[in-house]
Amino acid sequence: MKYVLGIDLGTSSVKAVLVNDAGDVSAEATAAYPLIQEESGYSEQDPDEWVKGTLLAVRSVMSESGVAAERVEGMSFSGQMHGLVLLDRDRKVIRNAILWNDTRTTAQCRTIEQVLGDRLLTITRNPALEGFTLPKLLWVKEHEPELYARADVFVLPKDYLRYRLTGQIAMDLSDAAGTLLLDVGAKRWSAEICEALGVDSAVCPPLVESSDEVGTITAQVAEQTGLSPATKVFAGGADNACGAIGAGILGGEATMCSIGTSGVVLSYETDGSADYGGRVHFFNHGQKDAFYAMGVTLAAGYSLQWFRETFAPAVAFDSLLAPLGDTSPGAKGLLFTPYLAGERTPHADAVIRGSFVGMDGAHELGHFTRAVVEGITYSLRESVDILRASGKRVSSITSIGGGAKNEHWLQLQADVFGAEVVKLTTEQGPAMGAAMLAAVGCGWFGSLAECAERFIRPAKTFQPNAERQKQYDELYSVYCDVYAATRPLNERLAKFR
Ligand SMILES: Nc1ncnc2c1ncn2[C@@H]1O[C@H](COP(=O)(O)OP(=O)(O)O)[C@@H](O)[C@H]1O
Ligand SMILES: O=C(CO)[C@@H](O)[C@H](O)COP(=O)(O)O
Repeated sequence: MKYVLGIDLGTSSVKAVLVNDAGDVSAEATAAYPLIQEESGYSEQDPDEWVKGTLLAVRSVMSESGVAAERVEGMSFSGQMHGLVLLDRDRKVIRNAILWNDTRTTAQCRTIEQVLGDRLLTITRNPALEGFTLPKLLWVKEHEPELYARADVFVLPKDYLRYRLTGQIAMDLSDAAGTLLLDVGAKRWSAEICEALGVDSAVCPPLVESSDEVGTITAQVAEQTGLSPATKVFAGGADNACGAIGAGILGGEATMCSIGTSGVVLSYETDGSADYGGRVHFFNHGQKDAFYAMGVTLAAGYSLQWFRETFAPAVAFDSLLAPLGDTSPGAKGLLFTPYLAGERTPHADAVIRGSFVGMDGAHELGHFTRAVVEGITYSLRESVDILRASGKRVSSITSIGGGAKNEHWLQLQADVFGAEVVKLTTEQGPAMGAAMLAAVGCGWFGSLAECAERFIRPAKTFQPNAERQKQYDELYSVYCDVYAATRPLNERLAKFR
């Protein structure tokens, strides 16, 4: 039997899955690392932690599975998007990575808009959002000029990891699309944007396709992990592109919901012509020449993780979510908005923060938990609604990520979205997507679609319940009003953060 390895460099942890040519997961392992949040709105990580965690996770799947090194033919990567990793001439990391959920760059976003006007949307297909890479690059240039002057190249999180494993610097198109420096349709760095914003285009790394073979692992990494030095390495892609591959979002009107640290509703696009006017992100897919549109909730799984750590640290996620089975929609009149880190879709807003609305002396931990889960799901419904308003049907949604582990939440998604929700045999969509890129790269299959037929297996389907759907429609309309009602209050509170 032969194997491939998929690595997903998430925000909360790195996941490694070892998959055989029948598509079975033979072993999986994760290693967590912390977020560094020195100020409100700041979110960083130490890239060295990613490498340490990955080596640990890979070593663990190799020893747990007992698979001989030479049987692992290839590996590939999925990674949290947009995070800025600056490297000097010796390829040393210059500062902590500034992550996708860091919102310190509002001023830089306004500059980008002023300088580029309509050209920004025409070229990059996206608006200037704090989470994207270009505003981070400009922030470092402005606030840490001595560090910026040392930068020889910038990469994204999984590109840095790949570099440390292979010694090769590259960035794939699906991740480059989230930098705001890529001409998304033409699939090349935009010289116009670089020049207009005073970014030397030499800092942009070489571009590759997600499926491209970029080398083999170094002898040292082979020794540290138990892999063979002949293991072929394929570029991989943005976690949402890989999640889409791992969820089989490879054609037609297929839609995915991913609840990791962020939350994403993503829909396949056959060509680059769709025009959402910047209301959702529009990026290159990991499947060659395809695209996808997606809406993003900044703090989806993160809201639940924050809630657990703050109010029920001793309670495991499964126990915490158990009351979802016996409390009713609306959590007895308690409503939560998940704006812990600001928001992206539909409110691109770094100032807004979350709220609990309607607290009552009768509310217990279970009601608060339910309100948090419902609030996250309403936020994702706002993205579903944008896709529907553009003419998409969105009748079936494949759900992946940590949030897809809980069946009560999957049923709640079906009821809130008013769509069938499909759970797969593994919720590790992005890691599975990376493994699929490696499987196709190794020549096991002619295409990702062919690979998907073998590798992707629905485990269970959740149908919306008509009565609950009606109740959720009413609750959702209240949720939608909380943003405007709390926006001015957050504006006044911002200086106290
Ligand atoms: N058993 C569970 N049930 C429901 N949600 C869970 C469970 N375990 C983890 N989660 C949620 O999944 C999130 C992590 O998902 P994951 O896909 O690993 O994120 P990332 O890729 O960002 O590291 C956590 O923040 C938490 O909210
Ligand atoms: O910023 C985005 C997408 O634009 C996020 O989706 C990140 O890519 C992080 O993903 P997770 O760690 O939540 O999977």
